[in-house]
Amino acid sequence: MADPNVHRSSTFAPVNIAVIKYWGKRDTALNLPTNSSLSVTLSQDDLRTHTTASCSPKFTKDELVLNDEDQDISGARTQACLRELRGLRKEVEAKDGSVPKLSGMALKIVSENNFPTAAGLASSAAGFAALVRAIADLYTLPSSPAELSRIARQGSGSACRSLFGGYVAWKMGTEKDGSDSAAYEVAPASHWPDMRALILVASAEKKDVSSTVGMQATVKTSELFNHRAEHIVPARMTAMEECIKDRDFATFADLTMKDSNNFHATCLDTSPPVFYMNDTSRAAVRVCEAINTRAGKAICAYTFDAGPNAVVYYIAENEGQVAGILKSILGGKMGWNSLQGRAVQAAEMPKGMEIAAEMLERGVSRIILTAVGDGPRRSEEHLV
Ligand SMILES: Nc1ncnc2c1ncn2[C@@H]1O[C@H](COP(=O)(O)OP(=O)(O)OP(=O)(O)O)[C@@H](O)[C@H]1O
Ligand SMILES: C[C@@](O)(CCOP(=O)(O)OP(=O)(O)O)CC(=O)O
Repeated sequence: MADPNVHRSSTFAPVNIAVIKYWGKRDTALNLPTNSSLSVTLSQDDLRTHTTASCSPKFTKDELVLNDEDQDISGARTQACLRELRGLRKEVEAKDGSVPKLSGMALKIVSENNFPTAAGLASSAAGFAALVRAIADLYTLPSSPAELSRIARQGSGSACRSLFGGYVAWKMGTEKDGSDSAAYEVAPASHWPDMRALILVASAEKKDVSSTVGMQATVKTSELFNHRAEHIVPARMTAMEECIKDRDFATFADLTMKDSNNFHATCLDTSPPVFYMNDTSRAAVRVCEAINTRAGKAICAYTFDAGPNAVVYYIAENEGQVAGILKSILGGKMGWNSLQGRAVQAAEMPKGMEIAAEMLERGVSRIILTAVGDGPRRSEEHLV
């Protein structure tokens, strides 16, 4: 039976993959970005973090166990999240003397990612969103998802977008204290539910240059980066919000691919250069470009985070022409049955793609078929 002295709350939180990338901080302590960004939240049926936050007068120190391993939580980012959440709980306790004094108790947080951690699959985003949401629920905080996104942002910038489902923007804000740098919902998943994402996992290894380190090097050394932050991204944010509202996939795809390429160009323009894409990534770009050329319009969009994995967005009606062609190349890899049981039929590959296809076959270890999904979900399945 559960120990009545232990208070607990659990959450599932999703991953998000940006289509307008966050890259660069104007304040490293508060994780304030140099540009706004926009992402698609992916379905938790496929990729998710499950976190239980618990507290008890019997616990002696704060701890976080991730995938069965004790984590060091002394870092400033995790500490900032815990401090802010405890502060809000103190306000709840000050208003209502009858509620238990949870803010004074040590926390035990147990979390599991059902996908590789620190491998460019946005584990820090799902991880910090789940941590903040689970503690906020444990503390019964009245905070809105936008308020919680400001806290999660301090754990990892991209985490602020995982507090919402669907299509989510992170407004960079201008205030020095970060009070206006938070995420908001551009449109719920139900607005454009047929958005699909196929992830080509080119590497599940831990990457060499973390996002945090890579983006600071770019801010310091790339001139191209200033142009991106000041001119390119602001115009793209407006255009991207509009095409999401209009469900205009061709424009969505064009902006997504351009923004990924522009972000990776700033990585190349960094001294010394930072390489996240590899030969497998470039083969994925070639195959997607060939699919679009054959279709006569953009029916798929590739995007790459700080790693070689390709995320390919497309809409359900084009599944045959996008996922089908990729299946003709990668049919032997694991993961084709994950889209809620729907099978993808292999389709004929465009001509002239043989070399890129061979490269892709060699470099992709598995695929993940998924779709746009909703925001964090409370759960009664506890890990403590
Ligand atoms: N479930 C979790 N709970 C708390 N923290 C987590 C969780 N999952 C990951 N993290 C934190 O995020 C770190 C990994 O972040 P990192 O940015 O290196 O990789 P990533 O998020 O997988 O890749 P990317 O941000 O490039 O997509 C982990 O070392 C851990 O500190
Ligand atoms: C390329 C990206 O995925 C970078 C994500 O960076 P993080 O959010 O992992 O960085 P920190 O704020 O330092 O934790 C683009 C994006 O998700 O917008």
